[in-house]
Amino acid sequence: MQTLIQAVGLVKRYGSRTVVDGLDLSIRQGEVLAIIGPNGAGKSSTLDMVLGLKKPDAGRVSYWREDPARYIGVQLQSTPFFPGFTALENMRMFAAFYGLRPTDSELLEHLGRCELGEAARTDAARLSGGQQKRLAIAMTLMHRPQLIFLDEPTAALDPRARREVRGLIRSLADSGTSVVFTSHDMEEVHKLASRIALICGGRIKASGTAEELLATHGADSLEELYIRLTDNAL
Ligand SMILES: Nc1ncnc2c1ncn2[C@@H]1O[C@H](COP(=O)(O)OP(=O)(O)OP(=O)(O)O)[C@@H](O)[C@H]1O
Repeated sequence: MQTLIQAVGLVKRYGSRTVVDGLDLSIRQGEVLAIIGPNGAGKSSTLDMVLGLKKPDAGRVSYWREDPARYIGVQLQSTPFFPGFTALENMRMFAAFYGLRPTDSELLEHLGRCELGEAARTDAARLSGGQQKRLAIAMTLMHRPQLIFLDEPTAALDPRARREVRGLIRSLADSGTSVVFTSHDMEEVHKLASRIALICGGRIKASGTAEELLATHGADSLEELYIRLTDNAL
């Protein structure tokens, strides 16, 4: 499996506090990588450095190609669209940020990929929580990225909406898009991720498939493993 991004020895300090502490992380072609760990463990700081949004104090990140930003989609937690405009209009405005000028039928195709075809002409602010999240993800797919980052894509969604978003992540993975996501829901991580990296105290505490992690640590569930490995530590 080709490595898309390789981070080695990442360090991030805020003042005298080291929140990422010599962390190595690889992201591979075709995988669904879950980044898990307690609040404040250093997950966002790590991903920000991997994405080039924050400069590491030490360590380096290498990419599979020279212009990686064009092939990466990022969906952070905030809702990235303009209320008062339809889903289609929002897609069009967002495409302009990438310097793209898609036709309506191309935009509808993108929306259809995220099962939002019927919602295309609805005010984005009136979409359900699950539809809004899928619209946010649809926007990250506009430039056909090879790899997308989703920060807690199912947080604060009801069970139906969660299921919809998980279905979308699966179909993206099936079509060859690599996905990196964060989640605090261990059942979801088990269902979706092909590999898991547990960050704690600014370091990788464990990484591997769910089955590998459970076998190595003799745990019955990811939740048990998580509780055990994050005990007494941030
Ligand atoms: N700009 C900043 N200045 C100072 N401290 C910061 C800054 N950004 C993050 N921190 C601190 O660094 C630590 C790690 O934060 P980070 O956001 O990386 O954690 P996280 O694992 O993503 O947490 P969560 O699950 O809550 O999103 C936290 O204690 C946070 O308060």
